[in-house]
Amino acid sequence: MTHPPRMHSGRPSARHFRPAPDARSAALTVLNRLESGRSTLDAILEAEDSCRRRLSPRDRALFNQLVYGVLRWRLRLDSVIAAYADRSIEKMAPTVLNILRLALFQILFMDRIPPSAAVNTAVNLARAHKVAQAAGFINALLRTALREPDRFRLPDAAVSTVDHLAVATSTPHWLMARWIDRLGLEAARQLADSTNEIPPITIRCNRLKNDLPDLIAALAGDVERLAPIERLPGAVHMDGLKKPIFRMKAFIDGRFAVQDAAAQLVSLLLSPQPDETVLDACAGLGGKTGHLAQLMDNRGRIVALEHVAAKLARLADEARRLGATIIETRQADLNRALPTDEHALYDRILIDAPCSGLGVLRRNPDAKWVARKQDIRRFADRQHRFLGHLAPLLRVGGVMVFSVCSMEPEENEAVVDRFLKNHPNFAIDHRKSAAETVLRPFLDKRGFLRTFPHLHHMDGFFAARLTRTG
Ligand SMILES: C[S@@+](CC[C@H](N)C(=O)[O-])C[C@H]1O[C@@H](n2cnc3c(N)ncnc32)[C@H](O)[C@@H]1O
Repeated sequence: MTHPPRMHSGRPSARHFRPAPDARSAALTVLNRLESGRSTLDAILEAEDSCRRRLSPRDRALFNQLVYGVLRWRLRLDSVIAAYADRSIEKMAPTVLNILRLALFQILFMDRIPPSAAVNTAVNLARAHKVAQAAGFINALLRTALREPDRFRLPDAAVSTVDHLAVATSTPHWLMARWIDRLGLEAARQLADSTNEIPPITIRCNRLKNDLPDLIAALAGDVERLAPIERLPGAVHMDGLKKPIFRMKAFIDGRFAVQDAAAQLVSLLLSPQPDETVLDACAGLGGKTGHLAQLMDNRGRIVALEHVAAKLARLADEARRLGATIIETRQADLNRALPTDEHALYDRILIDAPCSGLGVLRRNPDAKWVARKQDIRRFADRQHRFLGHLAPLLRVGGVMVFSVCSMEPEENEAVVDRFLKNHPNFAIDHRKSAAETVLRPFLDKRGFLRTFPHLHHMDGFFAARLTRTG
């Protein structure tokens, strides 16, 4: 049973008072906003941040579980709904469909919520979110699903392996088919399964402010478990947070940054040295920029380039938090060639290019349902264009790393091969990266860095280290 909303006498007038949101209702609002297709989950969560912060810690945890869980398992949940519905899913109002997804996710994937509570709260949500006329339909469908669980069956693997695995792992059919073609059945299934896992929280010790033992001591009161990653010095998995990260004193003091292990490997592949001049093209919010400054001992110069001004403002804040003083920001559009007077200026360039994001579906499960096969080629063309515009800015003998959070060949080696064909004065810089013991386990025969969530328990990244030979 849910409790009726409490009366709050003696409070400011209703116009000023905003009742604390309920986790399920907040989750439904976010899922409904996503349906418009205009924003990513990250952008919506950021816009709704003040609402989320008003949730109790327990409700915030439930909210996250519901939003991410429904998005991860959407295809599977929709297949269950289709098995019990008397109308097609396409004909259902988005709010009704999302209420059903939320309830079924609780019933099928969350042990601690009694099924009857999931059904009752679904009916209440329908009333509160202006689809009261669908409350009977929602109630009947969910109760039938509880009474006759065997009515839903996964597609028969003997008829279509792709259909079977797509629904079993909640992966779009086109993506499942392409992963099976490329990796084989077992690896494709493991990769698809890994997209439904909750990714670890990985942090990078900011050596500009402290070393690892100091950081671990500073975090001890705020985090239950801290496990340094043996193969990656300065990287730590943390688990059992006692408060949100942004409220931890060690975070406010800039002692660490949140960054997945694979992203940390990319900056190591570039390996910038103190006193060099480095361009971080596609700097975004500066996740890698701060790491580059740390690797350079905060000596030299880093230009963080990005076309979105708001991101650069946040990057500058982040640099201040981390105590990285060698970073300057520059707004520019890499779709156009950069001024020629800057040619041959940089010792190193990082191009962390925009991509399909298919390597980070664990973190951005909404991307599963937005990504389309044809987008991959569009991204690849843009990546090739950016590489071409940045190539003249590297000095002869300098190093350029191209990276993407995608494991799709069109956005990986195909981009590099196309670039090398058009730029005979560049070559893959294989030997230097292979000499680094930290990187070696992740390098393939051609010297490309490749990480996979199902193999390495980190984000799926590709990175190539190139050098300018003439
Ligand atoms: C993969 S993200 C970068 C992430 C960042 N390097 C980090 O580690 O946090 C790619 C970035 O490229 C930027 N970008 C996209 N198109 C661009 C363009 N035409 N010119 C410059 N930057 C662009 C995006 O705004 C985005 O921030």
